[in-house]
This record gives sequence, C-alpha cells and structure tokens, in this order.
Amino acid sequence: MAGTMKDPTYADAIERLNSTQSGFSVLEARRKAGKKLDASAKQQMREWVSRVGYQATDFDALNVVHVAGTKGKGTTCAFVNGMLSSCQKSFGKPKKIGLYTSPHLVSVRERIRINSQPVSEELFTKYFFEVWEALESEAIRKGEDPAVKPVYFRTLTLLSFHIFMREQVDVAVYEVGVGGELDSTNILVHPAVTGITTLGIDHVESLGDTIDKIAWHKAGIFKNGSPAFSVHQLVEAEQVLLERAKEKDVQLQWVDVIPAVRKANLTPAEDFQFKNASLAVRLTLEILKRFNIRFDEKPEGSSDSEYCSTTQTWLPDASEIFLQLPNELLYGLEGVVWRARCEEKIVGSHHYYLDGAHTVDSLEVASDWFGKKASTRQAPKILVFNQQSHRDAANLMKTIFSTLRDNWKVKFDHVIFCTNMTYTGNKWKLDFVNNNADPEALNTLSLQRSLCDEWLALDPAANALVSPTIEDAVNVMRGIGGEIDHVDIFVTGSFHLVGGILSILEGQEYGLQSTTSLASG
Ligand SMILES: Nc1ncnc2c1ncn2[C@@H]1O[C@H](COP(=O)(O)OP(=O)(O)OP(=O)(O)O)[C@@H](O)[C@H]1O
Ligand SMILES: [Mg+2]
Ligand SMILES: [Mg+2]
Repeated sequence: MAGTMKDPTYADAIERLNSTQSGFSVLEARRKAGKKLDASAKQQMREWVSRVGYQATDFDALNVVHVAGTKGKGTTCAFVNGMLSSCQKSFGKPKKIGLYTSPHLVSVRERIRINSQPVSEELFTKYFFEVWEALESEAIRKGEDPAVKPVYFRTLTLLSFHIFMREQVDVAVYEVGVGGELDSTNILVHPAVTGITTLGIDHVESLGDTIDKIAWHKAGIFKNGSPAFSVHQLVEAEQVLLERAKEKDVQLQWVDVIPAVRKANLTPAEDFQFKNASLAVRLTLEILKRFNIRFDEKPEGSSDSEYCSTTQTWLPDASEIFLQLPNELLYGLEGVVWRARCEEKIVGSHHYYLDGAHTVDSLEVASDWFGKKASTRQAPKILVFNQQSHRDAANLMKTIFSTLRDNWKVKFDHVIFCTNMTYTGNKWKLDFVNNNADPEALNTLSLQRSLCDEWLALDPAANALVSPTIEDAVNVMRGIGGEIDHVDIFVTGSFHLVGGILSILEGQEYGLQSTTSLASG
C-alpha cells in the first residue's frame, strides 16, 4: 500500500495530521479571494468518507447527537456525555459513548473520546494510518495525487467516524466544527437528535456577518426524521431556524431553562450554563428513549411524565417541565468539568482564572465572571491575552477592558500580550503546532506590540508588556507578587493560550489524565 510505514509512531501520525493544516498562505489567499465555505464541501466529504470505506448512512448506527451553535457547543456535548455516562453506570447502557469536540487544549486526542477518555496514542496511531493509507491507495487507484488530503478538521472528522465505527460505539455526541450546513460533520444522514446552542456572531468570513445568515448555516444540521431542539434565540434567528425546520419538515422544539436544572450545582452558575444544560437534558432524553432506559423512581413534581405502572418505571416527557431531575441526570450534569471554560486554578499565591473565550459575546461573559470573583478582593490583577488568528484581536481586547471597567471597576496592574507559542526557544509541542498563524507576525511580535500600544492608550497607568512565548509570560508572572499572598490572574482570548499555560503549570502530561476536560459521575 502507498506510504505504508513499518511501525509508525504516534508522532508520525501527528506530523502527518499537522501537514493537513491549510497553512497561513492558503488561508490568506482564500481570504483575499473572498472565498466562503465551499458549497461543494459536503460532496467532497462524502467522497473522502467513501474512500475510507463508508457510506454516510453507515453512521446512522452511531446514534448521533449533533450539536451546532456559536457558543456552548462543547459544553452542551460534555453535559450530554456526562448524563449518558452516569446512565451507563446505572443501567449498563449505552455501552460505548463517543464524543467528538473541538478545539483541543493540550492533546489532539482530547477531541476523540470513548467513555470520556481521550483515545489512546496506540489506537489513535493505528486508526489514523488506516485512514491515511486508505486515502492514499484510493487516490493512486484513481490516478490522482496521493499527497492531496482532506484538510485538518476534515481529517479529524473522518478519523472520528472511523474510530467510532471500528470501536463499535453505540452513541456518538458530535460537536460541529464551523457553522453547520457545510461542516464536515454534516454528512450525517439520520442523527438521533440535533440541538442548537446560543447563536451569536463568529466566523463571519465563512458564515456571513448577520445573525440570520449564521442561523441559516447552523440549521443545516436539522434532518428530516430527527427531532430538533434549540435554546431560545434573538427573534431574527428564531425565525430563520423555524423556516429552515419547516423546509425540511422537522419539528423544532424550543428549550427553556428547566426548573430542575436551575437547582443543579453547575460551574459557572451563570444563565448560559443552565441553558446549555437544559438543552443537553432534552437531547439526552431522546437517546434514553432509543435505548429504552427508564428510571426506577418517579421524581417529585413530575406529574404528567411517561409512567409505566406495570414496570413502575419512568421517563420524563421531553416537553414536560419537571421540577426534579432523576439522579442519573443530575449527577451526570454536576460531574462535568469542561476545562479552560471559567476554570479556577490556584498555584501558590497566584489565583488563575482561565477561559478560552475568543468572541465578543463570550469574552463579555468571561470578563463578567472574572470581575464578579476578583472585584471583591484588593489584590494585584494581571491579564494575559492572545488571539493570533484573524479575528479582530484589538476589538476583543477592548471588550475585556470595558466590561471590567464598566461593570466591575476592575483595572489590571499588569497586562501581558504573548504569542500562542508554548515554550521558549521556539519549542512547540506537536499537538500545538498551528500552521495557520502568520509566521512573520509571530517572529516580529507585531500583533502583540500593537495590542500593547492600544492597551496603554486605554490605560496609561498599566504595566503592559509583550512576551514572545507563553512560558516567558508565566516566568514574568512568577516574578510578580513575591511578598503578596494573593494575585488575580485572568488568562483569556484563545484556547491555545490557556492550554499552553495549563501544560506549563501542570507539566507535559496534563490533559491526558482522567480529569481532563471531562470527569463524569
Ligand atoms: N450559551 C452560551 N452563551 C454565551 N457564552 C457561552 C455559552 N456557553 C458557553 N459560553 C462561553 O463560551 C466559552 C466556550 O464554551 P464552549 O467550549 O462550550 O463553546 P463552543 O461552542 O464549543 O466554542 P468553540 O467555538 O470555541 O468550539 C465558555 O467558556 C463560556 O465562557
Ligand atoms: Mg467557534
Ligand atoms: Mg468547541
């Protein structure tokens, strides 16, 4: 077979995977040409899938929960996974739960999990090369260039399908990558259920710059025959979702915050999190129906639930407002730790607040969360910020500044702008390689320098500085507050940044322990 290696290693797999990143120059060219997501994307993805030996309908067997949205996708998927895991403990089913999310924090394997654990290096390597070699030999058979491969995210999506099929996962929870309609996950034909989380503005270059265009894309995951749920949205967005549902003959159900979910102990205890969790409960109930899972005890206040008097078992009706959650669902929700989202971590006198937010909406949320916590204390405050992609980094940075000033009267004493490079001396961890950033801008730190100037214009009293790597930033911080017993540090703007800080604070092995991103039950 083409390109077959003797005993390929995990590093070999990651190197090949990284070679599929579009690269900065391709992305630039595409941007300049004003290229939107390619309308033939789905057809191309079906072609790749067939080269690996599947038809899209084969994935019906995965009982997929498919989730789109601007914010809260990953969290909602993690909640569904958490509840299914705790049902698995009580009822022995589903037997294997797949979870496909993005981005990753420290290891790319975090994106593909089975029963909450990232797939092992061994399995990842084995299945990666099965996919890779199938793609090459099919290309050669068709007289095409075997070097042409699907791009990074598509390759990972292909790999996830292959792994979940080969490992005989019986439920798979899928987070959409970008948008919905044209996303590589959207070749799914009969998902078990689809869900839309909160919509806002992001990825304007490919999805459009208004909420109705964005809603149109997200609604692309609705499938005839699959129940669909969405949290409430802005009026324009709701209208588009309803129209798209009608066009596909899908009955769309709106999800309000479920009173019983409101009582759950969730982190952060913010409104958006209760919305994510309520949506997740509704999605999970659809899966429980498929597996004929019913609860033994009928929780109080669930009057018109689906109760079976012969077996004395019970499943809440999805449309019901119930006041108390079955324990499996409650513990499943409460056990979820979705790392780098409103995460607090204490290291000596340093109290870290970490959130990978990188849109205006989510930075407002994250800044409010930090403000609420940190404004109560007289302590030095540090901000560490990076956003290396083409999002409007200056605008994102200003969102942090004004949210904290206006809502919490919080100012930062030190502001550090660093790159997304983890270690000093240009050392990258393979899983962190990002070919999509402008290499020239990284070398000259031009983005960091201009952000630094703009911050000083907003707050001349701040000690604002530029740091070439994340490790350098951590070292600078270690030198701050030697005598002081408490320093509040807000790290935000990018998952690469937060993942980098965490791996420096927790060591290389971070992200591969059982506590990573998800701990359930
Ligand atoms: N429903 C929501 N509305 C607004 N902000 C949210 C919502 N849910 C989560 N967030 C914020 O967005 C951050 C990212 O959450 P999450 O990873 O669940 O989103 P995502 O949709 O997967 O994002 P990404 O586009 O990065 O994959 C969280 O830390 C939180 O601050
Ligand atoms: Mg996104
Ligand atoms: Mg995500």
